[in-house]
Amino acid sequence: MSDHPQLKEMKKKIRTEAKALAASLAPEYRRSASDAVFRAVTAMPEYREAETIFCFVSMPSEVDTHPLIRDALTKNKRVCVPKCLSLGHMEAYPITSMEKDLEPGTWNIPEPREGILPVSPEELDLVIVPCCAAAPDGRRLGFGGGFYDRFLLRTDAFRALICYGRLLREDIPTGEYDLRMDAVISEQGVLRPGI
Ligand SMILES: Nc1nc2c(c(=O)[nH]1)N(C=O)[C@@H](CNc1ccc(C(=O)N[C@@H](CCC(=O)O)C(=O)O)cc1)CN2
Ligand SMILES: Nc1ncnc2c1ncn2[C@@H]1O[C@H](COP(=O)(O)OP(=O)(O)OP(=O)(O)O)[C@@H](O)[C@H]1O
Repeated sequence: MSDHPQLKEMKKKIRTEAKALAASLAPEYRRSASDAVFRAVTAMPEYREAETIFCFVSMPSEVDTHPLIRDALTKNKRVCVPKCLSLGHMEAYPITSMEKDLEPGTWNIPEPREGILPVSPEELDLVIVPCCAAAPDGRRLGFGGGFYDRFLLRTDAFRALICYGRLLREDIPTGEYDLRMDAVISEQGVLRPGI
């Protein structure tokens, strides 16, 4: 099934606005917000206690996740990153080095190299989720591939969305497949909508 045409239009409009806003963010803001998100995530008990984490490898327009992936590897956590296998379908692949195990993949996002075996989503303790825009109560708008809504159904892991504070907005539309996040982390702090 796919979203209702009206919902699809609303999502498309907000995606266009959010992408333009993300592209307009000053490099200085990106750096300081990314630093603050890094500090906030690494202080969370869900991160400190996680043995296996799944984290997207950021594109230049997103909150920088490279320091987080490095930190988790340094702390000897098992770190998995997404690989898109087809539209809407991704799997988690463990990496031990950002330099050795990643290569340019779909949409030029770095992805795990060939030859690594995937980890079952059931083994994940924490998923760091990207977004195009999000609401403070955990509603999320992604980039339209439906990757995360399908993937997160297969795991009980804690869902931590990370986002620039400037991309948070109240009017995020949701449909039957859109899942709520357990935490929304920006440079403004950690929101835990469930509590
Ligand atoms: N860093 C990162 N990795 C990720 C995601 C993500 O959001 N961020 N994904 C989350 O699902 C999956 C990839 N999903 C994607 C879905 C759509 C487009 C897309 O439409 N790209 C535009 C250009 C995007 C831009 O530069 O603004 C295009 O191809 O025209 C890209 C990735 C898995 N890996
Ligand atoms: N669990 C699911 N089962 C079937 N269809 C789904 C599921 N999740 C999403 N879809 C469909 O996939 C399409 C894309 O979904 P949506 O626009 O919500 O993607 P997104 O959350 O923005 O993308 P992403 O998670 O990749 O960042 C929609 O038509 C949606 O109805």
